[in-house]
Amino acid sequence: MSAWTAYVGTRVAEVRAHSDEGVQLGVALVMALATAMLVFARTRQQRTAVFGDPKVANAALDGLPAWPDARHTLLNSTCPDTEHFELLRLHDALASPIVRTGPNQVHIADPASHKLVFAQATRFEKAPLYDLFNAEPGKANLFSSRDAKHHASRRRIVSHAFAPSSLAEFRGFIANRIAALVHRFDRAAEGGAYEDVFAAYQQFTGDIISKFAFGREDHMVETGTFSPSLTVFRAVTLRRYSLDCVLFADRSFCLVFCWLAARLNELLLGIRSRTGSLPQSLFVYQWLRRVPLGLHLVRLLPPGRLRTDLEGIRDLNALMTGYIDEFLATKRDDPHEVLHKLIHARDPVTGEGLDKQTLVGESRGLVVAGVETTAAALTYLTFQLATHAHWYARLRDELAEVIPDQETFVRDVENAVPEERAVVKLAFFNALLKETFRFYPAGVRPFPRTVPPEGVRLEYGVFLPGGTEITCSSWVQGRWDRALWGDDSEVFRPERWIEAQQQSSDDDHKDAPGREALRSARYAAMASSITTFSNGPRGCIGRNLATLVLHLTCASVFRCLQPGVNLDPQATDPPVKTSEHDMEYIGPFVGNPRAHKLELKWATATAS
Ligand code: HEM
Repeated sequence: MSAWTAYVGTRVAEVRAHSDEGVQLGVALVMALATAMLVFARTRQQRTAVFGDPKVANAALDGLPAWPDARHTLLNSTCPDTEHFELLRLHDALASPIVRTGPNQVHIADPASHKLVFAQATRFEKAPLYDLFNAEPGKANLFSSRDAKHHASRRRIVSHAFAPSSLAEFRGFIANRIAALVHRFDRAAEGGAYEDVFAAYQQFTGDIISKFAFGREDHMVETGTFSPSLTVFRAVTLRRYSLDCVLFADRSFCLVFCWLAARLNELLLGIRSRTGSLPQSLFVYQWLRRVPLGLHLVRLLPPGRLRTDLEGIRDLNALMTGYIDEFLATKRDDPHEVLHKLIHARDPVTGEGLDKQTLVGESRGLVVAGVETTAAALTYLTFQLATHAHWYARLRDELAEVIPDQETFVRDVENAVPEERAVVKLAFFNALLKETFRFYPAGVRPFPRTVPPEGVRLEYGVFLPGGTEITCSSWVQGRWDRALWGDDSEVFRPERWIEAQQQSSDDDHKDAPGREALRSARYAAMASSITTFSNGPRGCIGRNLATLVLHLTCASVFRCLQPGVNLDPQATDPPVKTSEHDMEYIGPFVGNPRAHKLELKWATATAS
């Protein structure tokens, strides 16, 4: 070693002595090469920590039905936008509720295993992939936290904001936003113009989350524009990326690959526009954060998707920092605001509060988790009603029981929004929402968990040793089991819920008293197999808020307005402009339409 050091020392001295330009260039090249190798090795090491090492095969999984290339993980090797289609095909082809999707990874599609894993979230921790969602390395937020104790303490801080009593106080603001939305759609109906309802619903849910989390009143529904936080968020999620995920997947990775991937991606975008790469971009972002001045390198990247993603993530963080600074500067004091709860939270032992980066991570998480999820559910429900007029007629007639006078209602929507408990009793309304949750769950991408050290035996006898990564896509689970859902599980059909309920009164519990009479074993099994909001301690904390918003909005909007109607009988343009293909439900994380829009015309509802 010392001989080598002496040699290098001599060479450096020589270079200094004969410092002509050629030598200087040579030294610069060697240094650049050494840096590139270091970057390469370090990135590969970090990548393995997050995405798993493709060379580590779990021999205990060898007997399981597997996807053909189990040397790589399917979830990183196919396109994140559409991997749910791939997974369903795999379960069907292998006729198994469990399939091996990688050297150390399985995917499950049956509700019993889902319950076992997700209801016991304290044992089955979130997989390392979630680290990517930290605002900074080591600064986990509620969504990304992988430590059960840390997660529980963080959840305690904000859970009160999501409790039914707090939501009851927030209901007035939701009603105010619903009134603005109804009037916006009403105006569109009068003008006979197309309205992009996906954008409108995002502005609507954006208004709600902005107020709920940060006490801001953005009025996006009225202005029809996106607040800066949503503009940035949309920049990150809007554009589809293709090849980088395939290049990076389970393969070594370096910045040169980033650049190549971006170029190739642009070339192939037209051909393979089905994919997404947010995990990869998050990974690069976190890596850059570790390098001094790393984020400044972003602007040196060639224009393209990776750069857009990185700038988007950076800007969203900056914006959240701005919200926090503004909160502190104005000394707002509304204890219902989520940000207020986070800022005022203190560690019971140390008395310390959350630092700024952690606050940024939590705030960003609320925008990401709360806006597009609820907006996508509203969009798809609207799409189904727009393309199935008989369902719309059935729904409108049911809603007339709860809101008898449409004209009076439209005049004062804000004060006349119906009670949630009244609308959820309506059979078809309920069936429509359940079918929407089954068919369009926000979680198209499987949520990965790690099997605890003692391992787990699944109901059908398969044993998974500790450390196995177990994943489950709610989208696949809502379709795979044809015995439960019927042979038409890949069709959106709300009637299946009504039929299952009727079955009970016809046979199983015909004579049972009260509620039980209405809930057949099949209906109960179907209802409990819907995992749209996941379950257990890591289930969606925003579930009550999301369902309240969905129930009240659907009841109010569809009582007054019908989607997908061309008022002018001579018109040749279609009432729903966005095609079935453009409405395909794709990922990578939160499911949304491929075209990221739904353009249609509205008409004032007419009596049956
Ligand atoms: C239709 C609307 C929604 C759906 C389908 C949905 C779905 C989900 C799912 C499946 C999870 C678990 C994810 C995982 O295991 O990785 C989750 C977690 C979460 N959701 Fe939602 N969500 C919705 C709306 C909301 C809203 C409105 C908010 C908040 C304003 C929210 C905030 C969160 C948070 C903070 C978590 C992490 C909870 C934890 O780990 O303790 N979600 N959501």
